[in-house]
Amino acid sequence: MSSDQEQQQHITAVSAPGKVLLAGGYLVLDRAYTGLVFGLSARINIVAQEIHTSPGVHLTEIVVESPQFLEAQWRYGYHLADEDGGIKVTQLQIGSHIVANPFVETTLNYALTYIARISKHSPTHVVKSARLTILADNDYYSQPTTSSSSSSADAATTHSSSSSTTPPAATINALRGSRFARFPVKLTEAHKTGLGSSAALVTSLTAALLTHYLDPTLFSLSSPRGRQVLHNLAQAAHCAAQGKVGSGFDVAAAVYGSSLYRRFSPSVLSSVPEPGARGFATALERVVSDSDDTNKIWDTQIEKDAVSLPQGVGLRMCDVDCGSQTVGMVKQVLAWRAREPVASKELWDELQRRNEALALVLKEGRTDDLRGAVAAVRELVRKMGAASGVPIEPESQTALLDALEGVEGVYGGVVPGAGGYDAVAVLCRDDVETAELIKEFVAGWSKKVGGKVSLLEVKGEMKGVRTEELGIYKGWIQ
Ligand SMILES: Nc1ncnc2c1ncn2[C@@H]1O[C@H](COP(=O)(O)OP(=O)(O)O)[C@@H](O)[C@H]1O
Ligand SMILES: C[C@@](O)(CCOP(=O)(O)OP(=O)(O)O)CC(=O)O
Repeated sequence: MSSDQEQQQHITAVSAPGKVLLAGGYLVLDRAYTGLVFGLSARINIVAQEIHTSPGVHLTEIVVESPQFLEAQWRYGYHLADEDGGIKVTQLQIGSHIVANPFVETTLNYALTYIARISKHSPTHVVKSARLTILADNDYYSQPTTSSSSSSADAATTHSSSSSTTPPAATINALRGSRFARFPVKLTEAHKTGLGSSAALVTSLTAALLTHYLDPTLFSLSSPRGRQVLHNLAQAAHCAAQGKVGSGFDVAAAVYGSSLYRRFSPSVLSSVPEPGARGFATALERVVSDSDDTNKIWDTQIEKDAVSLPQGVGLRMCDVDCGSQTVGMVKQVLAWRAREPVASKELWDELQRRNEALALVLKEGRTDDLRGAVAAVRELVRKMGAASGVPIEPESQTALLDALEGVEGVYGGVVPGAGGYDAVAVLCRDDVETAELIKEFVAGWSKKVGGKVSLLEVKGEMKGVRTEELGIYKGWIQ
């Protein structure tokens, strides 16, 4: 597509990174503590473009699609709700069935309401028909066991998808080994690797909508104010779609990239009613703009300067597929805190000190101290697990992490986020030789203990949300 065409058709693209919480799992749910979060090189991209309807047709339709998956298209009409309820979208049926995507739908309700509210034009004038194409980097989902590129290409030739941007077979062949794989399954059947797809999706979709619909004088991704508005809006939408208030570190990483994160008070979002309910639009604008007369509403702290990786050190992730998963881990840890307030506070205070010490070792580039700093954190994480009865660093992960330390070039690793059986994060020399040694090691480990451990391509990265050149989406956008 020529740049003239791009201009005429008004196409914009943005991406937001996934996350890994290297230290501070559970603690970060409480404002008294912080989390050490890294953005990842795996991004969720959104390409936004106008849809031209035939002259005389006034139907407004927002089409969101994920052409990497089968039957992944969601179409919405919208109306302006009474009593200041904002813009409410309604999913339109395609074919005989309707599959909801709550994260997409909630993001549209939140972002379009805010856009209509701050735009100088009437909502029907500003919110025109648009197509939003989602492209997720491959590491968000486990690849099919056969060669990913060929199986995805075959799938594209044998299945028909309702997605209108599904590339034809010839184009798919050209996409072999490309950045965005085509998965031969529906999104609901895809196996997630836990990099925070919903937070990156909500953030990049919000950023794409704001950039697409608003004049640059009202919203710009490149300004600190723009990123603050994006953060507030994406946090509000993500919390609503999730149906619970997590710490929000994943949305913060999607917007700002790697940082030391202190969460917002849960009360910040409690004043916002449901989309469509009376007063939603005013309450949302107030909370997103962060203006309550003279007081600021948000008390989030995001310190970019406190976090970095030493020169030559990389942060890598291993996907661990060894069986059992634990539900309700957060609930159980918080129940232990309530049960044993004194002992748990003592442990968390000391763990916070060790997490901060690890952040400092990384920032100051003291690679010789890394192993000790990681070991100190892990010791207390295991203690928290034992005290709360939650497998935060289960024995199988302890064995894997200890053995990984024996691999040349590995400084140490942890169970990230809430912990459990699904993943490990590894700090290691950032070179091809070390990656090869880790791959070899985890292949041997998988054989030895059963299950499947694999090194993902993804790496820790400092940068948050950004605009993208359209060239990287060749073959995927019309
Ligand atoms: N590529 C995608 N296209 C469309 N929606 C997506 C995509 N990836 C994730 N989502 C949305 O995010 C949800 C997954 O969120 P969640 O279960 O919280 O996982 P995660 O831990 O990765 O954030 C999906 O059900 C879907 O609504
Ligand atoms: C327990 C936590 O502090 C960290 C959870 O981190 P994960 O990275 O495990 O999270 P999910 O992607 O939601 O599965 C909860 C929180 O901070 O919201």
